[in-house]
Amino acid sequence: MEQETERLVSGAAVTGDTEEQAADAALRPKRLAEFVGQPKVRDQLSLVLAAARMREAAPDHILLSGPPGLGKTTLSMIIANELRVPIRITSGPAIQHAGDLAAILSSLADGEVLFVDEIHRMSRPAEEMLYMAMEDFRVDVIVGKGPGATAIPLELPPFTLVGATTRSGLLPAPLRDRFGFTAHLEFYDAADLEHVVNRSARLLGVRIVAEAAKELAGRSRGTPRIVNRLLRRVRDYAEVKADGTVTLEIARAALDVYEVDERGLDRLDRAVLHALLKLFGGGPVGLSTLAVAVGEESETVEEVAEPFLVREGLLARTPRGRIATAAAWAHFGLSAP
Ligand SMILES: Nc1ncnc2c1ncn2[C@@H]1O[C@H](COP(=O)(O)OP(=O)(O)OP(=O)(O)O)[C@@H](O)[C@H]1O
Repeated sequence: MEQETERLVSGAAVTGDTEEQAADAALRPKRLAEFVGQPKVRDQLSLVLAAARMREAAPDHILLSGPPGLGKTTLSMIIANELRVPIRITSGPAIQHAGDLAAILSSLADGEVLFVDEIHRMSRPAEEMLYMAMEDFRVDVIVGKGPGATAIPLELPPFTLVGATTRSGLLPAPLRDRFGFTAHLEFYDAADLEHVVNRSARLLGVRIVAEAAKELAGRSRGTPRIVNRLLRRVRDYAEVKADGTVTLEIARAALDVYEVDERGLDRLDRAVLHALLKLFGGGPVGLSTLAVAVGEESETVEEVAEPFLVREGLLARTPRGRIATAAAWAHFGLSAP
């Protein structure tokens, strides 16, 4: 979704943004012990990995679920690193044909981690091939077409599939059931994000004062990728307008320029809330009317702006339409009628 990936406050990676890719690579924790937050996931995963190491066998297949930018790719790399095995990275949309998958599977090394991002977007035939590969470490490669087609069984080395999905509910049950362990990543709390931003600043050689780190954490929507992105923008500002040190004042001024407010709302979020409050008296108002009022497509309002507004308790979806909550009125310093 174009609008989503262009936003500073989107958890999704910006496709083709080489600065972001480089930063992602530089800032990824390499060991489980360096992975900030998510204590439950860390504990569970460390047991799974320790047991596999003791048995000297590949661990069960692992499913990582959760919103974008919370560290699924990072965790998959940590898993391979902790197991001291190589990792192959691909994504559901890249596997359109069963043959694509067969080529990947048949070239895996013994014990290798195969990371499939957005695994819910794999094609049906590939998905069915994956069932057999996950369970029996074997695939049937179909040669030829029509009545003359034959299935040639191909043995695979044991491997660990790490699947990532933003929506585990979309995974077909037979696929979901073949994962021995599922980790649900939650949004990070402010203290963890502060930890992430301080760690990133250290790695990037950015001087940042504690209050500024806290400020960035509070505006990052519970998402490490966003806090890292805001840090880079704030660093630009500090270098151009001051001596490079990120003070609280610099952080606030920079985020004003980028229109990210103290709660992490950006221009689009605020436009939606503002229209809802000012034009429609707080609602209820239908989605399409609200979208016209802010000059956006209904899908953009529904899929890009609303999830965070709902999560923050600023907007509610009701059968009669969208309504603003008391918190939304308060956010704009207005009193509810
Ligand atoms: N727990 C964490 N501790 C420190 N940094 C983290 C953590 N989780 C994520 N990050 C940082 O956030 C960035 C995004 O993480 P990652 O690419 O793993 O997210 P993701 O969930 O795979 O997102 P997507 O599915 O959109 O690719 C990485 O650069 C990484 O440095």
